[in-house]
Amino acid sequence: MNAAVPLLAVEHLSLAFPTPTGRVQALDDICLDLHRGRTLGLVGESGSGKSVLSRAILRLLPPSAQWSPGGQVRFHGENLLALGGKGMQQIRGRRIAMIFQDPMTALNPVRTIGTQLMERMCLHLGISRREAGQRALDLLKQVGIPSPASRINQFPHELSGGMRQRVVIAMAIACEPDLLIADEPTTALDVTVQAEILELLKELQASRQMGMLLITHDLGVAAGYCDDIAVMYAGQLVEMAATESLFRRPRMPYTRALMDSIPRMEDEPHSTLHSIPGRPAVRMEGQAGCPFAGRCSRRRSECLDTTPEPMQASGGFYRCHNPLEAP
Ligand SMILES: Nc1ncnc2c1ncn2[C@@H]1O[C@H](COP(=O)(O)OP(=O)(O)OP(=O)(O)O)[C@@H](O)[C@H]1O
Ligand code: NI
Repeated sequence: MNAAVPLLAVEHLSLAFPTPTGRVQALDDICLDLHRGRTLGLVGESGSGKSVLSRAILRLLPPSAQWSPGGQVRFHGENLLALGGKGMQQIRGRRIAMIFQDPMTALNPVRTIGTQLMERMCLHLGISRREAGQRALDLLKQVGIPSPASRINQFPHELSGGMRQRVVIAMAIACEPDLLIADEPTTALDVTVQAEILELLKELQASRQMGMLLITHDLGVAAGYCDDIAVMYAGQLVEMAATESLFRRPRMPYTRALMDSIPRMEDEPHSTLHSIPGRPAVRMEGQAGCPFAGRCSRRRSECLDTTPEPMQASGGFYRCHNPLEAP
């Protein structure tokens, strides 16, 4: 496999949803690369388009989505948007796996976790039930489920939320995918369990050299677990950089605002979060200007009428007419 070809390359992906007040530009010219063995964090406030992007990659959007021509989602160099339904089925769940926020949506409540794991492996890998049974036990052990031999016969409701999410992770890695997409994998869990699950994902990603797209609204989480971070706002990627350089030198004022909203250790318990003033924007199709302009303290007149083009910067890019300078 050519090392220069990214595992995942999204190129100029745009799509809109019709609404009673016009077409909402849910994704606007999205471009990103993800390489094998790397974790890319996708961060942004609620409604910025993170889930739409992850579902677009797997073509799991409703038929109402209006795709703009010319966009590509290349996986190992092959454009997934050009694949037929059957080709896509062979990729989904097998070569690209996805983990959602709520573990119950991924589990069948009336079947044991062992049956679900084994079915998946028999279907995708064509192995015998006996072999699948052995692998199911190994997987449960790998994701840190204690006494897997007895847990394997339990139903999802017999497990705690954290254990259920571990089972979902076992299902996701069962077919040895190259790419794992995790959309807010811990938001439904207790705070103490969240870190354990993120650690587990990170460990599995590193040991199996998978690419991981980790979606979170929490820049602090992205900082802890991702090599690179892409910041999303109103359907656009507004900044992308290696984690360390993003934190050392954010260029887009929105990224800076997100950083300032990360709770700090020295904050009073229960103090109000430093949230960004104003409401996140929704962009309509064809709307010009920087989507963040309405909330930005560095706004200039051009920000209101010209959409900033991506500017290359230290291995990534930002979109801003009046970027922050180095500290
Ligand atoms: N099926 C749909 N039909 C119409 N609009 C949609 C649809 N799915 C998403 N949208 C719109 O697309 C935008 C992006 O939504 P998305 O769910 O991707 O946000 P998000 O960044 O994942 O937010 P959250 O952090 O709350 O999960 C929103 O304005 C949403 O209303
Ligand atoms: Ni979402």
